[in-house]
This record gives sequence, structure tokens and C-alpha cells, in this order.
Amino acid sequence: MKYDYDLIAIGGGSGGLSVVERAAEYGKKCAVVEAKKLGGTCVNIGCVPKKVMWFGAHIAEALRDAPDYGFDLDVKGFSWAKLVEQRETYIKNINTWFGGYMEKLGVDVLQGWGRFVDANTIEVDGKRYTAEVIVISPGGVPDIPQETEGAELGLTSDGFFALTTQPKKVAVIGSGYIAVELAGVFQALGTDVSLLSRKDLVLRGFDDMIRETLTDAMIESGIHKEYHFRVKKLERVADGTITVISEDGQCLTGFDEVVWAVGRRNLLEPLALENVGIEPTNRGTIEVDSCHHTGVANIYAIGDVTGQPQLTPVAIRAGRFLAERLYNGKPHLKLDLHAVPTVIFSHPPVGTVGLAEHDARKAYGHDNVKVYTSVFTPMRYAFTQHQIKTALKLVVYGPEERVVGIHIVGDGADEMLQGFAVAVQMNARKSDLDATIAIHPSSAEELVTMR
Ligand SMILES: Cc1cc2nc3c(=O)[nH]c(=O)nc-3n(C[C@H](O)[C@H](O)[C@H](O)COP(=O)(O)OP(=O)(O)OC[C@H]3O[C@@H](n4cnc5c(N)ncnc54)[C@H](O)[C@@H]3O)c2cc1C
Ligand SMILES: NC(=O)c1ccc[n+]([C@@H]2O[C@H](COP(=O)([O-])OP(=O)(O)OC[C@H]3O[C@@H](n4cnc5c(N)ncnc54)[C@H](O)[C@@H]3O)[C@@H](O)[C@H]2O)c1
Repeated sequence: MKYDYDLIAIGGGSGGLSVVERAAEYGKKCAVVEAKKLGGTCVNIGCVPKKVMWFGAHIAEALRDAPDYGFDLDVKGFSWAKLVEQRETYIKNINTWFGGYMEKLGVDVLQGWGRFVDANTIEVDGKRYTAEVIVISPGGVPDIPQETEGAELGLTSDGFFALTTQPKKVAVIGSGYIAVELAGVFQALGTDVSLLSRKDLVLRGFDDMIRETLTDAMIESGIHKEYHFRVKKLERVADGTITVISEDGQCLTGFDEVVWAVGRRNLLEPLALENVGIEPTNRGTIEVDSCHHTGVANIYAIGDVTGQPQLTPVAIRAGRFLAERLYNGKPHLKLDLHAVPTVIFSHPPVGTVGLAEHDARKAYGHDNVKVYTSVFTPMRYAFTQHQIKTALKLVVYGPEERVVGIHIVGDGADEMLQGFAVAVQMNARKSDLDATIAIHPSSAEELVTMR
């Protein structure tokens, strides 16, 4: 063989592991370069530990409502440390499993930072390896606005997962996926939470119904929502707590921790992309075509680094399709991103697929789009003190009423959405949903009975 490997992936996260797995299944000799832990962001400091914390928060909410269902509970307390310990043991098992799985597939794991020497050569920890095909899948890291004075006093989502004791009072800065997810976990588990956002509603870009319903629910849950708050400075004061000061002089005091959740940047510096002539975009992404080709003959990029939706299943699908195109004669397999379902594990969760109402009206013309909505209190809260609303919206287009967007906020949205995403992917009409017999009693039945 001319090269050491048929394919090397730089980055052993969702994208990198999926491309080497599929390529190895087709008999190709592969290696994956990983500087930290196999599994990448999702497994170690993303989806998986987040979902464990979300389950913990879910249990806290069930305990809160238990007396209304007749339970006489004597809960002695909650141990954050125990939950974190259990979570990390679980994750360690996944890391170990990945190691064994790579070995079984015959994939070499090259531990260390990978950098390009030339288009076919990677250097890892002082050693050089060559490959016919190289796939860049380095993902990203949480961003911190360096220009903010005292910014380093704040944690990021990585720091959140490193917390072994529960802070009493936190400020979460941001209003995207990570901000609402972490704020919800803290709040449900008993931390006093302030959410500091530059806008009045969370989740910019999502359908307004979701933004309004979730913002209201977060406030009702006890989260202090600080609107139009632009952070100017973080300051450690004499009692050891952190004070956050806004550009217009507001001062919020007494935080044990402050968490930045203001987006992520891709990890490009270690790659030495200049050695292969790949120029990142001004958004810090690597531009790819519909085949995930970078423009350099044998180099591809997949996952978060491409600027495509930063979601694990998108990275996995990109990796698998790339291997299918390269090694299984299926050049037609390309990522279809027109209806990517996504769930935000907030409290309550959000599930959304397709176009928000405002985007659909922009795309198809205001009067060609119709929406159906339903807002109700699910039966689960019929007689509980805490009541959490569910809101649903169907966005349909044209005389046939093709469903181009489904938006759900409320209990069960996380599990409800996947099936409905199939309908949107298949270009279903509203009449197809209506023709489906409802499941009763459920919240999901509203989506097939809307008038
Ligand atoms: C807190 C949080 C929660 C999330 N929750 C969800 C969720 O619920 N659902 C969902 O779908 N998505 C979620 N995501 C997003 C998801 O984790 C990412 O979209 C996904 O991990 C991207 O995969 P990737 O392969 O592009 O990169 P990563 O998974 O980030 O993997 C990249 C790997 O490459 C390594 N690496 C980087 N550069 C080099 C180098 N030069 N040499 C060697 N190794 C290198 C890194 O150490 C890393 O392990 C979450 C993200 C975060 C931060
Ligand atoms: N459930 C999931 O699937 C899930 C969960 C977490 C993360 N993710 C992925 O990871 C990505 C990154 O998440 P994220 O929440 O960090 O980013 P995000 O892009 O979702 O949200 C960042 C938010 O921070 C705000 N912001 C930026 N700078 C700010 C500043 N200086 N002060 C205050 N607010 C500021 C932005 O306006 C934006 O609303 C997501 O876009 C998503 O694709 C997915």
C-alpha cells in the first residue's frame, strides 16, 4: 500500500468515529486521531452527560409533584456529587466500549493532536502517518467573549460538567440551546438561577410560539430572567462570590458560579490547515460541497466544523454517507438538511422540525402559509400545584397544506418529535396527519386532530 492508511479521521467524536467505523466495515484500513477522549463532545461533555443531568432534573420535578398524586415522601436530600459520579462512571464505560470497538474493527486510535504536514501526511505527537483520504472532524470548544473584563471567572459548559458540588446561586449567560438546558437543570435541582440574555425571549431564530412559551415556563419555574442584559464585567468580590455588571450599570451579586453559554468556535488552530491550503471562512468553518469535499483533492470535512447544524446525528450521517460514497459505490447519498429535527432538553422540552412560521412566510409568501396551533395544560398537571403548558404548532403551505414545520413545547416533546419528523421528511399533507387515528389520552394526539 502506498500509504499507511486508506483513511485517517482527525477527531474521534460523532463525525470522525462514524466515518472510520463505516469505512472499516468496508475493509479499509483506518485510523482516528483523538487528542482527548473517544466519543468527542457528545459523549464526554455534551449530549450524554447533559441528558443524564436532565433525567436527574426530571426526577426532581416528579418528586415535586408526587404529593399531589398521593405520595407521602420523606426525601432526605439530593447529592449532586453522587449524580456526577454515576454519570462519569457511565461515560467512562462508553469510552472504554469505543476503544474496544475500534480495536475490533481494526481501526488504530492515534492519541494526540493531529496536524497536517501535507495533504496526505498527519503528524501526531511527533510521529508521521500517511493516508489516501483524510477527514477533518475536530468539532469545537465553547466560546468566551475575551473582550469582557473578568470573563475568565465564568465557566463554560465544559466547566459545568466538571462541577462536583452544586452551586447555590448561578448566573447563566446566553439564551441558546446550552443556556436554556443548563439553566433548567440547575433550577430543577434546587440552584437559584438567573438567566442573562441580550434579548427578551430565549432561543433566537426558533418559532415565536416556542420562544414565548418556553420563556414564560422558565420564569414560572422560578428562573430570574434578566432581559436586555449585556455583560460588561465579571468581578470576584471579598466574600468569594462573583458579581456581574451590565453595560448599563446593573449589578447582579452573590453568584457562586457564572456560566457562559454564548456559542462555540471550531478547533482549527492545531490542524495547521495552512500546510494544505485550506482557508477557513470568516465564521471559522471549513467550507465543503454537497459531498463534504474541501476542495483539496483527498481531504474532506464533516461535523460541527463545516457550519452545518451542530448536532450529533448530522455529524454521524455525514460520516456514514462519506464512507458510502467513497467505498460502497453510492455517490448519490448526500446529506438532506431540509427537515432536521432537533430537541432542546429544556424544562419543558422543545421539539422542532422544518420551518418556523416566520421563515415559512418568508419562503412561500405570507398568504400561502397557514398555521394551526393548540395550547393546553396536559392531563399530567390536571390537579398538581405546578402546571406546565404544552403548545403545538403546525405550519402548512399551499392549497394541499403540505406540512413544512412542526413545533412542540411541552412534556414529551423530546420523544414525540421523531415520528412527526418522518412525516415532514416525506412531505406529508395536513390531511395525512388528520387521516391518522389519534392515540388517546396523549398530548401528541393534538397534532392529528387540529382544526
Ligand atoms: C453541552 C452540549 C450539549 C449538546 N447536546 C446535544 C444534544 O443533545 N443533541 C445533539 O444532537 N447534539 C448536541 N450537542 C452537539 C454535539 O455534541 C455536536 O454537534 C457533535 O459532537 C459534533 O460532532 P463532531 O464530530 O463534529 O465533533 P466532536 O464531537 O466535538 O468531536 C471532535 C473531537 O476531535 C478532537 N480533536 C479536535 N481537534 C483535534 C486534533 N487536531 N487532533 C486530534 N483530535 C482533535 C476533540 O478532542 C473531539 O474529541 C451538544 C453540544 C454541547 C457542547
Ligand atoms: N439539544 C441539543 O441538540 C443541543 C444542546 C446543546 C448544544 N447543541 C448544539 O451546540 C450549539 C452551541 O450551543 P450554544 O447554546 O452555545 O450556542 P447557540 O448558538 O445555540 O446560542 C448562543 C446564544 O448566545 C447568545 N450570545 C452570544 N454572545 C453573547 C454574549 N456576549 N452575551 C450574551 N449572549 C450572547 C446568542 O445570541 C445565542 O442566542 C447549538 O447551536 C447546538 O447546535 C445542541
